[in-house]
Amino acid sequence: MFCVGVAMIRPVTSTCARLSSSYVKHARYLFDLKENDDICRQALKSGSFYVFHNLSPFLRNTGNSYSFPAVSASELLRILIEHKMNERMMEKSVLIGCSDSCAAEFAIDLGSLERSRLERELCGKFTDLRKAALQLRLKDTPLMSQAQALLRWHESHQYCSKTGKPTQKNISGSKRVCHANGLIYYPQMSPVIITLVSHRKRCLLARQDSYPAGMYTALSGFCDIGETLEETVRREVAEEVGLEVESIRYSASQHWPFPNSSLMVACHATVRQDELCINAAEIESAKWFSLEEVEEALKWQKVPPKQEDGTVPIWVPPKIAIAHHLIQEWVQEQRAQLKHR
Ligand SMILES: NC(=O)c1ccc[n+]([C@@H]2O[C@H](COP(=O)([O-])OP(=O)(O)OC[C@H]3O[C@@H](n4cnc5c(N)ncnc54)[C@H](O)[C@@H]3O)[C@@H](O)[C@H]2O)c1
Ligand SMILES: [Mg+2]
Repeated sequence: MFCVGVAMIRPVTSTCARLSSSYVKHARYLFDLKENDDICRQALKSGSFYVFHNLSPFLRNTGNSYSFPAVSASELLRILIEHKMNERMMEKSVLIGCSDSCAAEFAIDLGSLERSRLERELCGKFTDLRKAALQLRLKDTPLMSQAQALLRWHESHQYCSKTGKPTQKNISGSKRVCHANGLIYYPQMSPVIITLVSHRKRCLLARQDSYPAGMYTALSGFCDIGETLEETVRREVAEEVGLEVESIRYSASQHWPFPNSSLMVACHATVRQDELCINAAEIESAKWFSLEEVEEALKWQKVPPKQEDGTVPIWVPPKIAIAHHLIQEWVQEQRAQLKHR
Protein backbone atom coordinates (compact mmCIF):
# COMPACT_ATOMS: atom_id res chain seq x y z
CA MET A 1 0.00 0.00 0.00
CA PHE A 2 1.65 3.26 -0.98
CA CYS A 3 -1.02 5.88 -1.16
CA VAL A 4 -4.11 7.02 0.65
CA GLY A 5 -7.24 6.83 -1.46
CA VAL A 6 -6.03 4.82 -4.44
CA ALA A 7 -5.91 1.33 -2.96
CA MET A 8 -8.81 0.02 -5.06
CA ILE A 9 -7.37 1.06 -8.40
CA ARG A 10 -4.49 -0.85 -9.87
CA PRO A 11 -1.62 1.48 -10.69
CA VAL A 12 0.04 1.25 -14.10
CA THR A 13 3.66 1.25 -13.01
CA SER A 14 3.92 0.95 -9.26
CA THR A 15 3.50 -2.83 -9.16
CA CYS A 16 7.24 -3.12 -9.77
CA ALA A 17 8.77 -5.11 -6.93
CA ARG A 18 11.57 -3.76 -4.74
CA LEU A 19 10.98 -0.05 -5.22
CA SER A 20 13.22 0.75 -2.30
CA SER A 21 13.87 4.42 -3.05
CA SER A 22 11.14 6.72 -1.81
CA TYR A 23 12.06 9.15 -4.59
CA VAL A 24 11.41 6.43 -7.19
CA LYS A 25 8.09 5.46 -5.52
CA HIS A 26 7.09 9.10 -5.55
CA ALA A 27 8.03 9.51 -9.23
CA ARG A 28 6.15 6.33 -10.19
CA TYR A 29 3.03 7.42 -8.32
CA LEU A 30 3.12 10.80 -10.04
CA PHE A 31 3.40 9.02 -13.38
CA ASP A 32 0.28 6.97 -12.52
CA LEU A 33 -1.60 10.09 -11.52
CA LYS A 34 -0.65 11.87 -14.74
CA GLU A 35 -1.44 9.03 -17.10
CA ASN A 36 -4.36 7.19 -15.49
CA ASP A 37 -7.65 9.12 -15.35
CA ASP A 38 -9.23 6.70 -12.84
CA ILE A 39 -6.35 6.97 -10.37
CA CYS A 40 -6.27 10.73 -10.71
CA ARG A 41 -10.06 11.09 -10.36
CA GLN A 42 -9.87 9.05 -7.15
CA ALA A 43 -6.97 11.19 -5.88
CA LEU A 44 -9.08 14.33 -6.38
CA LYS A 45 -11.19 13.12 -3.44
CA SER A 46 -8.29 13.15 -0.97
CA GLY A 47 -5.82 15.64 -2.48
CA SER A 48 -5.02 19.20 -1.55
CA PHE A 49 -5.75 22.20 -3.77
CA TYR A 50 -3.82 25.42 -4.38
CA VAL A 51 -6.31 28.05 -5.43
CA PHE A 52 -6.08 30.85 -7.99
CA HIS A 53 -8.51 33.52 -9.15
CA ASN A 54 -8.09 34.47 -12.80
CA LEU A 55 -4.51 33.18 -12.54
CA SER A 56 -3.67 35.18 -9.38
CA PRO A 57 -2.42 32.84 -6.63
CA PHE A 58 -4.03 32.85 -3.19
CA LEU A 59 -1.61 34.05 -0.48
CA ARG A 60 -2.08 34.33 3.27
CA ASN A 61 -0.18 36.80 5.42
CA THR A 62 1.33 34.83 8.28
CA GLY A 63 2.76 37.73 10.29
CA ASN A 64 6.24 38.42 8.97
CA SER A 65 5.90 36.37 5.77
CA TYR A 66 3.39 35.08 3.24
CA SER A 67 2.33 31.49 2.63
CA PHE A 68 0.78 29.78 -0.39
CA PRO A 69 -1.67 27.55 1.47
CA ALA A 70 -3.65 24.64 0.02
CA VAL A 71 -7.22 23.72 0.90
CA SER A 72 -8.36 20.12 1.44
CA ALA A 73 -10.68 18.34 -1.00
CA SER A 74 -13.56 18.52 1.51
CA GLU A 75 -13.01 22.25 2.08
CA LEU A 76 -12.96 22.90 -1.67
CA LEU A 77 -16.14 20.89 -2.13
CA ARG A 78 -17.85 22.88 0.64
CA ILE A 79 -16.77 26.16 -1.04
CA LEU A 80 -18.11 25.04 -4.42
CA ILE A 81 -21.45 24.04 -2.93
CA GLU A 82 -21.77 27.30 -0.94
CA HIS A 83 -21.02 29.31 -4.09
CA LYS A 84 -23.69 27.28 -5.93
CA MET A 85 -21.17 25.69 -8.29
CA ASN A 86 -21.34 22.14 -9.64
CA GLU A 87 -19.03 19.83 -7.67
CA ARG A 88 -17.71 18.45 -10.98
CA MET A 89 -15.82 21.73 -11.20
CA MET A 90 -13.15 19.95 -9.12
CA GLU A 91 -12.21 18.20 -12.35
CA LYS A 92 -11.03 21.55 -13.72
CA SER A 93 -8.04 21.11 -11.40
CA VAL A 94 -4.59 20.32 -12.71
CA LEU A 95 -2.12 18.01 -11.01
CA ILE A 96 1.03 19.77 -9.85
CA GLY A 97 2.69 17.15 -7.68
CA CYS A 98 2.31 14.96 -4.65
CA SER A 99 3.54 15.18 -1.08
CA ASP A 100 6.21 12.91 0.44
CA SER A 101 3.35 10.78 1.78
CA CYS A 102 1.90 10.54 -1.75
CA ALA A 103 -1.11 12.81 -1.27
CA ALA A 104 -1.87 14.36 -4.65
CA GLU A 105 -1.57 18.15 -5.01
CA PHE A 106 -3.69 20.08 -7.48
CA ALA A 107 -4.20 23.68 -8.57
CA ILE A 108 -7.59 25.10 -9.46
CA ASP A 109 -8.71 28.47 -10.83
CA LEU A 110 -11.83 29.70 -9.06
CA GLY A 111 -12.17 32.73 -11.35
CA SER A 112 -15.91 32.06 -11.79
CA LEU A 113 -16.52 32.53 -8.03
CA GLU A 114 -16.86 35.91 -6.31
CA ARG A 115 -13.30 37.02 -5.46
CA SER A 116 -13.87 39.19 -2.38
CA ARG A 117 -16.18 36.62 -0.76
CA LEU A 118 -13.61 33.87 -1.35
CA GLU A 119 -10.84 36.05 0.13
CA ARG A 120 -12.94 36.63 3.26
CA GLU A 121 -13.75 32.92 3.61
CA LEU A 122 -10.17 31.77 3.10
CA CYS A 123 -8.58 34.62 5.11
CA GLY A 124 -6.09 35.84 2.51
CA LYS A 125 -5.73 37.62 -0.84
CA PHE A 126 -5.43 36.68 -4.49
CA THR A 127 -2.23 38.41 -5.56
CA ASP A 128 -0.72 39.16 -8.96
CA LEU A 129 1.93 36.50 -9.72
CA ARG A 130 4.88 38.93 -10.01
CA LYS A 131 4.06 40.52 -6.67
CA ALA A 132 3.40 37.12 -5.10
CA ALA A 133 6.77 35.79 -6.32
CA LEU A 134 8.53 38.57 -4.42
CA GLN A 135 6.42 38.18 -1.26
CA LEU A 136 6.55 34.41 -0.92
CA ARG A 137 9.36 32.43 0.71
CA LEU A 138 11.93 31.47 -1.94
CA LYS A 139 11.30 27.74 -1.49
CA ASP A 140 7.56 28.07 -2.25
CA THR A 141 7.83 30.07 -5.49
CA PRO A 142 8.61 27.18 -7.92
CA LEU A 143 5.40 25.33 -6.96
CA MET A 144 3.31 28.50 -7.33
CA SER A 145 4.92 29.32 -10.71
CA GLN A 146 4.44 25.78 -11.99
CA ALA A 147 0.79 25.75 -10.91
CA GLN A 148 0.04 29.10 -12.54
CA ALA A 149 1.89 28.16 -15.73
CA LEU A 150 -0.12 24.95 -16.12
CA LEU A 151 -3.45 26.66 -15.40
CA ARG A 152 -2.54 29.42 -17.90
CA TRP A 153 -1.60 26.90 -20.56
CA HIS A 154 -4.98 25.14 -20.22
CA GLU A 155 -6.84 28.45 -20.28
CA SER A 156 -5.22 29.39 -23.59
CA HIS A 157 -5.38 25.99 -25.31
CA GLN A 158 -9.11 25.30 -25.20
CA TYR A 159 -9.38 24.81 -28.98
CA CYS A 160 -7.56 22.67 -31.51
CA SER A 161 -5.44 24.89 -33.78
CA LYS A 162 -6.11 22.52 -36.71
CA THR A 163 -9.85 21.78 -36.49
CA GLY A 164 -11.00 24.73 -34.37
CA LYS A 165 -12.99 22.27 -32.21
CA PRO A 166 -12.80 22.33 -28.38
CA THR A 167 -9.98 20.26 -26.85
CA GLN A 168 -10.53 18.23 -23.69
CA LYS A 169 -8.06 17.91 -20.84
CA ASN A 170 -7.29 14.56 -19.23
CA ILE A 171 -8.01 14.47 -15.48
CA SER A 172 -4.48 15.37 -14.39
CA GLY A 173 -4.13 18.13 -16.98
CA SER A 174 -0.91 16.67 -18.42
CA LYS A 175 -2.40 17.01 -21.92
CA ARG A 176 -5.40 18.10 -24.00
CA VAL A 177 -6.93 16.08 -26.81
CA CYS A 178 -8.89 17.11 -29.88
CA HIS A 179 -11.40 14.27 -30.24
CA ALA A 180 -12.24 15.37 -33.80
CA ASN A 181 -8.84 14.29 -35.14
CA GLY A 182 -7.02 12.69 -32.18
CA LEU A 183 -4.37 15.46 -31.96
CA ILE A 184 -2.76 15.62 -28.52
CA TYR A 185 -1.46 18.92 -27.10
CA TYR A 186 1.08 18.96 -24.26
CA PRO A 187 1.92 21.93 -22.01
CA GLN A 188 4.74 23.93 -23.56
CA MET A 189 7.80 25.79 -22.32
CA SER A 190 10.05 27.90 -24.53
CA PRO A 191 13.77 27.28 -24.08
CA VAL A 192 15.68 30.47 -23.25
CA ILE A 193 19.39 30.82 -22.62
CA ILE A 194 20.74 33.27 -20.09
CA THR A 195 24.46 33.92 -20.28
CA LEU A 196 26.83 35.75 -17.97
CA VAL A 197 29.62 36.84 -20.28
CA SER A 198 33.02 37.52 -18.74
CA HIS A 199 36.35 38.79 -20.03
CA ARG A 200 39.39 38.49 -17.76
CA LYS A 201 38.31 39.97 -14.39
CA ARG A 202 35.08 41.66 -15.46
CA CYS A 203 31.60 40.46 -16.32
CA LEU A 204 29.05 41.95 -18.67
CA LEU A 205 25.65 43.11 -17.46
CA ALA A 206 23.02 44.72 -19.64
CA ARG A 207 19.57 46.28 -19.46
CA GLN A 208 16.56 46.71 -21.73
CA ASP A 209 14.51 49.92 -21.61
CA SER A 210 11.56 47.91 -20.20
CA TYR A 211 13.51 46.95 -17.04
CA PRO A 212 13.01 48.82 -13.76
CA ALA A 213 15.40 51.80 -13.40
CA GLY A 214 18.94 50.78 -12.47
CA MET A 215 18.49 47.03 -12.99
CA TYR A 216 21.22 45.26 -14.96
CA THR A 217 21.31 41.53 -15.66
CA ALA A 218 22.90 38.80 -17.77
CA LEU A 219 22.13 38.51 -21.51
CA SER A 220 19.19 36.32 -22.46
CA GLY A 221 17.28 35.19 -25.51
CA PHE A 222 14.83 32.61 -26.84
CA CYS A 223 16.16 29.63 -28.76
CA ASP A 224 15.31 29.74 -32.44
CA ILE A 225 13.80 26.59 -33.88
CA GLY A 226 16.47 24.06 -34.86
CA GLU A 227 19.19 25.68 -32.72
CA THR A 228 21.27 23.94 -30.08
CA LEU A 229 21.66 25.73 -26.75
CA GLU A 230 25.31 26.47 -27.58
CA GLU A 231 24.29 28.05 -30.89
CA THR A 232 21.73 30.23 -29.10
CA VAL A 233 24.37 31.45 -26.63
CA ARG A 234 26.73 32.36 -29.48
CA ARG A 235 24.01 34.04 -31.56
CA GLU A 236 22.42 36.03 -28.71
CA VAL A 237 25.79 37.35 -27.48
CA ALA A 238 26.76 38.34 -31.04
CA GLU A 239 23.30 39.85 -31.75
CA GLU A 240 22.96 41.86 -28.55
CA VAL A 241 26.49 43.10 -27.80
CA GLY A 242 28.55 42.22 -30.90
CA LEU A 243 30.97 39.84 -29.18
CA GLU A 244 32.22 36.42 -30.24
CA VAL A 245 31.93 33.68 -27.62
CA GLU A 246 35.09 31.70 -26.90
CA SER A 247 33.89 29.13 -24.31
CA ILE A 248 30.58 28.13 -22.71
CA ARG A 249 30.00 26.45 -19.32
CA TYR A 250 26.57 25.22 -18.17
CA SER A 251 25.49 26.38 -14.73
CA ALA A 252 21.84 25.61 -13.88
CA SER A 253 18.26 25.82 -15.14
CA GLN A 254 14.94 27.22 -13.95
CA HIS A 255 11.29 27.32 -14.95
CA TRP A 256 10.35 31.00 -15.44
CA PRO A 257 6.64 31.80 -15.65
CA PHE A 258 6.86 35.42 -16.96
CA PRO A 259 5.26 36.27 -19.32
CA ASN A 260 4.81 32.68 -20.58
CA SER A 261 6.55 29.51 -19.45
CA SER A 262 10.23 29.48 -20.32
CA LEU A 263 12.90 26.97 -19.46
CA MET A 264 15.81 29.20 -18.54
CA VAL A 265 19.17 27.53 -19.21
CA ALA A 266 21.92 29.46 -17.45
CA CYS A 267 25.53 29.47 -18.69
CA HIS A 268 28.79 31.29 -18.17
CA ALA A 269 30.65 32.31 -21.32
CA THR A 270 33.99 33.92 -22.04
CA VAL A 271 34.67 36.16 -25.04
CA ARG A 272 37.80 36.85 -27.10
CA GLN A 273 37.77 40.66 -26.79
CA ASP A 274 35.83 43.28 -24.85
CA GLU A 275 34.86 45.98 -27.34
CA LEU A 276 31.07 46.25 -27.20
CA CYS A 277 28.83 47.00 -30.18
CA ILE A 278 25.37 47.27 -28.63
CA ASN A 279 22.27 46.40 -30.66
CA ALA A 280 19.98 49.30 -29.71
CA ALA A 281 16.91 47.43 -30.95
CA GLU A 282 17.34 44.93 -28.08
CA ILE A 283 19.55 46.48 -25.41
CA GLU A 284 19.46 49.94 -23.85
CA SER A 285 22.85 49.68 -22.19
CA ALA A 286 25.57 47.06 -21.53
CA LYS A 287 28.69 47.56 -19.40
CA TRP A 288 31.66 45.64 -18.04
CA PHE A 289 31.62 45.38 -14.23
CA SER A 290 34.46 44.67 -11.80
CA LEU A 291 34.06 42.32 -8.83
CA GLU A 292 33.69 45.29 -6.45
CA GLU A 293 30.98 46.87 -8.63
CA VAL A 294 29.02 43.62 -8.83
CA GLU A 295 29.32 43.10 -5.05
CA GLU A 296 27.95 46.62 -4.57
CA ALA A 297 25.00 45.90 -6.91
CA LEU A 298 24.25 42.63 -5.08
CA LYS A 299 23.82 44.50 -1.77
CA TRP A 300 20.40 45.77 -2.78
CA GLN A 301 17.73 43.27 -1.65
CA LYS A 302 14.98 45.25 -3.39
CA VAL A 303 14.64 48.20 -5.79
CA PRO A 304 17.03 50.90 -4.47
CA PRO A 305 15.73 54.41 -3.76
CA LYS A 306 16.66 57.31 -6.08
CA GLN A 307 19.90 59.13 -5.24
CA GLU A 308 20.11 62.91 -4.81
CA ASP A 309 20.99 63.40 -8.49
CA GLY A 310 17.80 61.53 -9.49
CA THR A 311 19.55 58.36 -10.68
CA VAL A 312 18.97 54.87 -9.27
CA PRO A 313 22.03 52.85 -8.18
CA ILE A 314 22.84 49.74 -10.19
CA TRP A 315 21.20 46.60 -8.81
CA VAL A 316 20.68 43.05 -10.08
CA PRO A 317 17.57 40.79 -10.22
CA PRO A 318 16.33 39.28 -6.93
CA LYS A 319 17.08 35.74 -5.73
CA ILE A 320 14.03 34.21 -7.45
CA ALA A 321 15.67 34.89 -10.84
CA ILE A 322 18.34 32.51 -12.12
CA ALA A 323 20.26 35.61 -13.24
CA HIS A 324 20.94 36.29 -9.55
CA HIS A 325 22.35 32.79 -9.14
CA LEU A 326 24.66 33.22 -12.17
CA ILE A 327 25.96 36.56 -10.88
CA GLN A 328 26.51 35.18 -7.36
CA GLU A 329 28.35 32.20 -8.82
CA TRP A 330 30.68 34.50 -10.79
CA VAL A 331 31.38 36.57 -7.64
CA GLN A 332 32.25 33.43 -5.67
CA GLU A 333 34.58 32.22 -8.42
CA GLN A 334 36.32 35.61 -8.57
CA ARG A 335 36.76 35.66 -4.78
CA ALA A 336 38.17 32.11 -4.85
CA GLN A 337 40.66 33.11 -7.54
CA LEU A 338 41.78 36.14 -5.51
CA LYS A 339 42.40 33.87 -2.49
CA HIS A 340 44.58 31.51 -4.49
CA ARG A 341 46.71 34.29 -5.93
N1 LIG B 1 14.78 34.31 -14.70
C1 LIG B 1 15.70 35.17 -15.09
O1 LIG B 1 16.71 35.38 -14.43
C2 LIG B 1 15.53 35.92 -16.40
C3 LIG B 1 16.47 36.90 -16.76
C4 LIG B 1 16.34 37.53 -18.01
C5 LIG B 1 15.29 37.19 -18.86
N2 LIG B 1 14.38 36.26 -18.45
C6 LIG B 1 13.29 35.86 -19.36
O2 LIG B 1 13.87 35.37 -20.54
C7 LIG B 1 12.97 35.54 -21.63
C8 LIG B 1 13.72 36.06 -22.83
O3 LIG B 1 14.25 37.32 -22.57
P1 LIG B 1 14.70 38.35 -23.72
O4 LIG B 1 13.76 39.50 -23.72
O5 LIG B 1 16.12 38.66 -23.50
O6 LIG B 1 14.52 37.50 -25.08
P2 LIG B 1 15.01 37.86 -26.57
O7 LIG B 1 16.37 38.54 -26.51
O8 LIG B 1 14.90 36.61 -27.37
O9 LIG B 1 13.98 38.96 -27.07
C9 LIG B 1 12.58 38.84 -26.95
C10 LIG B 1 11.97 38.74 -28.33
O10 LIG B 1 12.18 37.44 -28.84
C11 LIG B 1 11.13 37.08 -29.72
N3 LIG B 1 10.72 35.69 -29.39
C12 LIG B 1 11.23 34.59 -29.99
N4 LIG B 1 10.69 33.47 -29.49
C13 LIG B 1 9.81 33.86 -28.55
C14 LIG B 1 8.94 33.15 -27.67
N5 LIG B 1 8.86 31.81 -27.65
N6 LIG B 1 8.19 33.87 -26.79
C15 LIG B 1 8.26 35.21 -26.79
N7 LIG B 1 9.07 35.93 -27.60
C16 LIG B 1 9.84 35.27 -28.49
C17 LIG B 1 10.07 38.16 -29.58
O11 LIG B 1 10.17 38.99 -30.71
C18 LIG B 1 10.47 38.92 -28.34
O12 LIG B 1 10.13 40.28 -28.41
C19 LIG B 1 11.86 36.46 -21.11
O13 LIG B 1 10.72 35.66 -20.86
C20 LIG B 1 12.40 37.00 -19.80
O14 LIG B 1 11.37 37.23 -18.85
C21 LIG B 1 14.48 35.62 -17.25
MG1 LIG C 1 17.53 39.27 -25.09
